[in-house]
Amino acid sequence: MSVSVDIGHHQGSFVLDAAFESTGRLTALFGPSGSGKTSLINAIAGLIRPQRGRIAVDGRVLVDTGDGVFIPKHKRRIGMVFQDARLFPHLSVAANLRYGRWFAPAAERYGDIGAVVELLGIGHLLDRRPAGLSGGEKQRVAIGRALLASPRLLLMDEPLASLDEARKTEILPYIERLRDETKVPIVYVSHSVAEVARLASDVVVMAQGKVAASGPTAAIMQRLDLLAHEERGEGGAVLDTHVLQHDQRFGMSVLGSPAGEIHVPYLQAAVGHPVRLRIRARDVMIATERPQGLSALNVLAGRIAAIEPGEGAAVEVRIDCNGVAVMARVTRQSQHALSLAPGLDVFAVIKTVSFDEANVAATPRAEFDA
Ligand SMILES: Nc1ncnc2c1ncn2[C@@H]1O[C@H](COP(=O)(O)OP(=O)(O)OP(=O)(O)O)[C@@H](O)[C@H]1O
Repeated sequence: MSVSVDIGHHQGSFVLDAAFESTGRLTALFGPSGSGKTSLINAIAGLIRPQRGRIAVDGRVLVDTGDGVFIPKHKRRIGMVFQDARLFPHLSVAANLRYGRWFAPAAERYGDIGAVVELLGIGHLLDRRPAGLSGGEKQRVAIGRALLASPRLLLMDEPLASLDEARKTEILPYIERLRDETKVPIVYVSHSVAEVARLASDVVVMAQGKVAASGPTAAIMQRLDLLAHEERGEGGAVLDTHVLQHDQRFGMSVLGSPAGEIHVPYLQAAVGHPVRLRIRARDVMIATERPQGLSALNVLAGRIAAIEPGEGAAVEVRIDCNGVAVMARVTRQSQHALSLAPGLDVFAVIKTVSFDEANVAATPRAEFDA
């Protein structure tokens, strides 16, 4: 599955001039407010008609201004989920879901209502009206409705932005299941590092109407220079790991990764289960010798690959831990005192308690036939 976009469009004084290609399961459009994320997905959806360029989904050309191609939005088979759920207030949840079904040609339907209801955990809500649902429940129904139209691509425009932290935490696992258990590729707009690091397979970074960078999530997340000032504390390494074992006695789980074993607070996930981990650069200390008598449980051996200037007194150090990049933010003073430089063998030290729900994602899998 691929999404290929190369468009130019003026709206007022704003110029969108953006190109990216992605074959990822969930491609995040990431960037600050006003950078053009919504304009870009509106162009993919057919809600705006770009003045120049080409858009193709899985080889199917939706827009090609050179050839005069512009497929209208209702023929694109693209599902949309917005910040607000936009459910029909007078219809029950079940009727809202069935409405989505109308848009799927019979021959191209995948995932029946039962499977979608199970996937999103909304079986107990079917007879209710939208007004009686929480924000997170409404969004799950909105996702179900979009999915039941059997779209070839699902566009999600900041679907968690209007939810509080508790509701976000509740809904994230369902979006992970959507990503992992259905075949529909997702383009997901967000300006949250935590969300992008947890959900995205690929990231397109937008800045002032242009694509500043794009690529696999782990490669983009370590580019701390791409993050807005207030988000830099959230940036760092993204590792795909798996559960090696649990230690009930101390309430911990041990994860395996090529970088070494990593201890995190106890996870409810079976041994072998995949877990995506974000290690914030600010949570990593550097030692030039293997530390002894230290309370931190996670010590990863590696070699400094690069040192970039950070903000204020900080530098950003990229440590290659057996092929996995771990980022550390330390002061220039520490860099000087420890003579940190590319090529030096070091140890990255991470406190177990720095991992929490915001940066550890273990999603239970279930079967979804789509
Ligand atoms: N119809 C329009 N006419 C003129 N300017 C517009 C129009 N629509 C959007 N813009 C401008 O285009 C720019 C990009 O807006 P867009 O909504 O795509 O950004 P965004 O990255 O999605 O921002 P946010 O995260 O705040 O939603 C903004 O400066 C906006 O004011």
